[in-house]
Parts: sequence; structure tokens; C-alpha cells
Amino acid sequence: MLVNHGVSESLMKQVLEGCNEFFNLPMEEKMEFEGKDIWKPIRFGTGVDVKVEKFFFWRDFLKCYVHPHFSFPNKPKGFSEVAEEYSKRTREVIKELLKGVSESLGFEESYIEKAMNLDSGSQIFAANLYPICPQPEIAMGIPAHTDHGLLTLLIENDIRGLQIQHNGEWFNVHPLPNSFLVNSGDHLEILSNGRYKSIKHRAVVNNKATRISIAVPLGPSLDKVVGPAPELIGGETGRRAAYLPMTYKDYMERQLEGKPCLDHVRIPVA
Ligand SMILES: O=C(O)CCC(=O)C(=O)O
Ligand SMILES: [Fe+2]
Repeated sequence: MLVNHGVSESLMKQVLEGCNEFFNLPMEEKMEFEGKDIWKPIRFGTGVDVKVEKFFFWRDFLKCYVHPHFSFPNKPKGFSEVAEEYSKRTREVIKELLKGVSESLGFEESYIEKAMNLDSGSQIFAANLYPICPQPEIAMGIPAHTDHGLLTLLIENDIRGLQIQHNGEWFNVHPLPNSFLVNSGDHLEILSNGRYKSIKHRAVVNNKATRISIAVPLGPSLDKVVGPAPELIGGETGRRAAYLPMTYKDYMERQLEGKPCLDHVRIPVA
């Protein structure tokens, strides 16, 4: 589905360029932001050359919490301002999309915004760098996963690499120029009691060009206990809750520790 998102081409270019400049900083400057704690407001990680299971991971990343509080590196100069504007704009686009999602579930358009407390919703700016890889067949940029939030907006620097899983098979996808690729996340699946499915995806690497992608997920406020919308279960609907409620914060802690959390909260059919 194509909709006018109202974010300028020049802002998209500037934010990708800012990421490029950040990743080009000397390693010791980026390592100031290095850390394992998932709650660190600004976190840089370098995973190139680490073998996990059957693949070598081949990715550096920068993850910043940008809402409700905006945290961002103070270099390269001007990047933080561009990223703040980009975060604000993408948040508006996601909120607009969620109005349509609310209506598609039979609710008034502000339902998800209110139910998920999006005024203090948790938004992350996640930039990924996939350097040229000499042996792409034994490496993986980012392994198969689902995003934990409600919706994620993704852009890239014209180099392909994203794959999504459909009916058990992997398909290459490539955002159209000047557009966002929108992925549905775990919390949309939970809230909609499975009417929306969280999309499984991964990023492969190549031996020709460096790829940069920026994923911006928006989720509920961290203290929000999220389970299936009460209107979609029980009573006349004849449907049972298919997911256990949990705070978004607890959920993220499990997911980012590498445990597949959606499987944990899914209630098996008796
Ligand atoms: O690089 C990509 O295309 C995917 C990135 C991604 O899935 C993520 O950052 O969660
Ligand atoms: Fe993702």
C-alpha cells in the first residue's frame, strides 16, 4: 500500500549521510558509546567478525532512545539535529498509520494511540552498517528476528540486503526510492490478538558495497502492560486471548537478551 508520508527526500538523505559520517568516525570515538546494557540511552556496537552459530555477524550499529527523551551522540556536527527532526517526523508517520490500523480493527482512529500511551511511547533510532564482506555466503548482517514495537519504518542507502519471511521462504525486499518500508512488530500482533502478524526478517550482506539501513520502531510507553485489546476477546467475539499480558519494558528485556519473547507470551491452544 502506498501513502504520502510527507517526509522530505532531503531529510532522508541527510539522515543517511549523518549515519555514514558517524560510522566513519575513528573507532575510539565510537567506542565511547559502546556497551552491553540495553537501557543505555546511546549505544554503539561492533559485531564484525564474531562467529555466532553458523554465521559470522557482519554489522556495526548505533541505537539511541529518541522518545519520550531524545538521546543522541554529539558528533558528527549537526547529526543530532537532523536525527531529532527525523525521529519526530517518523513518529508522526507511524501514528498516522496506526490510525488506519485502529480503524481496520473496528476501533476509533485514536484507539491505539491512547491504549498504548504513545505520548510517552518508546521510540528507537537504530542505524545499521554492513561493510563489504569478502565471504557473504558464510556471514549474516542481522539474523532472523521480529521487531518488538508496534510498527518500524525502515530506509536504506540504495544497497539491498533486507529479506522477509513468507510461508517459510525468504524473499528479498527493497524500499522504493523516497519511501519507507513498514514492518509490523510483536506488539501489534499482541494487541490485535494475532490479527496482525509480526513480520520475521533478516539482513544479508554482500561483497560489493557497504550498506546502511535505519530502522525506527515505535512501541508503547515502557510501563504499559500490553495484552490483546479487551474488545477483541471474550463475550460475543467468541475468541480467547492468545497472548499473555506483560509490560513493554519486561518484554524488551527478554527480547534483547536474545530470547524469542513472542513465543513466550503466546498462549498455546489447549
Ligand atoms: O538492515 C535491515 O534492512 C534490517 C534492520 C533491522 O531489521 C533492525 O534494525 O531491526
Ligand atoms: Fe528488525
